[in-house]
Amino acid sequence: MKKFVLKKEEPRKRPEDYSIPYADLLNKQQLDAVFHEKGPALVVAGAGTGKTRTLVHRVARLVESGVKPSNILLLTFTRRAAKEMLNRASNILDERCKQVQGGTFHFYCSLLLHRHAEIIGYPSNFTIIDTADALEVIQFVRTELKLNKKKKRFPNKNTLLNIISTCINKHLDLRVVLQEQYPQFLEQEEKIQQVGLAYQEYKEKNYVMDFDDLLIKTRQLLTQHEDIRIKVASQNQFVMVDEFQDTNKLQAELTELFSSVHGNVMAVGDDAQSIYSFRGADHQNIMDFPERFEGTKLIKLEENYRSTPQILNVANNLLKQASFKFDKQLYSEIKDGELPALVQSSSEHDQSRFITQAVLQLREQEMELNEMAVLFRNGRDSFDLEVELNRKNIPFVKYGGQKFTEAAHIKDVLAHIRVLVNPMDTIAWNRVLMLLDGIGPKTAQDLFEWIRLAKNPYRLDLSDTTSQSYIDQLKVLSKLLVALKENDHSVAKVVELVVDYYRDFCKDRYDDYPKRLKDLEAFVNVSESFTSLPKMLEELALDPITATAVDTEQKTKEEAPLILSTIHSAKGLEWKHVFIIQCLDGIIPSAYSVEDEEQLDEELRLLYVAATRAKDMLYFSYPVLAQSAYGDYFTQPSRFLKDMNNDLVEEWKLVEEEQQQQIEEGNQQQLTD
Ligand SMILES: Nc1ncnc2c1ncn2[C@@H]1O[C@H](COP(=O)(O)OP(=O)(O)OP(=O)(O)O)[C@@H](O)[C@H]1O
Repeated sequence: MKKFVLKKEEPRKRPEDYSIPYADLLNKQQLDAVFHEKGPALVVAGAGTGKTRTLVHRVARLVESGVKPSNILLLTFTRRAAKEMLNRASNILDERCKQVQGGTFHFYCSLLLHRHAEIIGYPSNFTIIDTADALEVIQFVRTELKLNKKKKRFPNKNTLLNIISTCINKHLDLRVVLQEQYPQFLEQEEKIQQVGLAYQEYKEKNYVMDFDDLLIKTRQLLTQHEDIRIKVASQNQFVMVDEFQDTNKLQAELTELFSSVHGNVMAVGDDAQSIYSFRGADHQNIMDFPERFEGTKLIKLEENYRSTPQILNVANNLLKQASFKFDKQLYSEIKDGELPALVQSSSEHDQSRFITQAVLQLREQEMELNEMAVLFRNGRDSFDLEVELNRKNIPFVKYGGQKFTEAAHIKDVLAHIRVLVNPMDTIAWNRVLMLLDGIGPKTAQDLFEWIRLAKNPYRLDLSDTTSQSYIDQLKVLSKLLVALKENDHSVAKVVELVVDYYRDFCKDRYDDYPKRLKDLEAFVNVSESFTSLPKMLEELALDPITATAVDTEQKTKEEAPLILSTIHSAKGLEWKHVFIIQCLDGIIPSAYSVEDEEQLDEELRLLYVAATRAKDMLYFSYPVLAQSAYGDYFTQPSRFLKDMNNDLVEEWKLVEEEQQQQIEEGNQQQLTD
């Protein structure tokens, strides 16, 4: 027999061994990160220094070197970010990159939990509840425990949920959270504990999980079941976590568990951009990373490729004002641009006129609308501007406003689908039943007791708690649910049938029903992209569609719109011209943060994030007069802008056309005199 000796294939180690010219596309430090092989690594980087670009190329590089895409896990802050990164990696390499496991921590945890639900005592059809649902449950258990009528002041449902969630996300005892944040409720510690336990029991009994549960139960699953941890972590040969500064303690722990077999974990982050501490994020996670992961290789990215030096000077000035100092100075080789503008207007409305007219002027100079963005601290800060943009027919989308799926009418429709998927979901049943005339919380509760034990929970007309006043309506509802359960309709068909049923309720309940009915039609269209009802519920809970996303989907053929965004939702994005409006003391920094040094620093970082989104030109704008119910009052510009001298920003004055004409005529007159 003849032998043919197969040569050992050398692993590709150097950039030259690959088809993508990495060395031409990346700087030395970025290359180090992209070609980092085994063990933990931490990429600490400033704004615009190419973190996203590095992660995208690392995904492509790993896939190109032969790692199976499903063995790579990319965790990002939003699902949109993961999708975009994997699309970009596919564009530079090939479609295989789309098979990489990508998404948020919550999304990945949900995936693992659905796969292994039975082990932790849940059925695989458990539902995920959003904050509004969680608040309803808290209110319910609070009433059950008769804590709503206490003489002494007791925290309201929002505060209770906040306290419970802070304990979980920051990994703190209730006593510590109360001492630090709510000392006025220390006396009520025991009762608050009771609410926490009752809330937990309620969720377990009804097979629902809130966002925090997704993280906690995953930790429980992986720490208590060694075999599952090994299985999960074996699959994750390479783990990458973006925006590590905005992860919380629990997420840091999960990162460790997910990568515990191979130990190949790369975290990427910028401590100066940490803006989510109010949700329990802890930028200390970045500093602690080398301790948590022994042998961490530290890579620093320092050159900014996004903004002009003038914009970076302003960003550096902002960082200098922080009381917790940063060892960071951004620089760029980009050619000089204009000084950022500090625009003072007489009123909020004049500010809106300025933005609208500046945007129109830029559009006339051939700049696309979606290359410009208007950023603000709170969703409501853009209301006046939205009216003005509408008046001038300038299309825009808004990021960070109310979520489409959080609107009451959409939640009503979704509740019907939730009971189809999980008949134990009381919160959804309550919504469904209380739509019917004559059914209040008590009857809904009685009906639910029946549902819990019924052979077919959808045959509500057979329940013994029916009364003449609503029996006919129950029959219609039962008919719908039974038919939907028995037929194998597509997701869109189910949504359409529920919407048909719901239309009259919508008309009865809401004066603005025409707009809401349009939303419902749009929702039927959106639902076409889902393959199953549970998948749709999971995706919508974890990645709610924004209100405007639905509008824009219908308008895709028209001009790409101007971007309006809260600063929180502008994370990771960039535009040529960025206008930051309402730069006022009391707004940024917010009035609630001025007493607390740490919170004040977070507000400063927020302005830093906003400023570093700009590539070519940055505008800070503020009105000197604000309106309130009690009349107009003088404002103070943001304290963060006070130190900016003429070397850093240029002051812009808004002048009315007639005024300008008068000035010009005056000058003309003087010349002729
Ligand atoms: N080596 C490079 N050569 C050319 N352009 C680069 C390089 N690195 C990054 N860029 C460009 O700089 C810009 C900022 O990069 P990227 O968005 O990856 O930064 P980032 O660190 O993720 O920013 P941020 O954290 O502020 O959102 C992008 O337009 C990117 O294409």
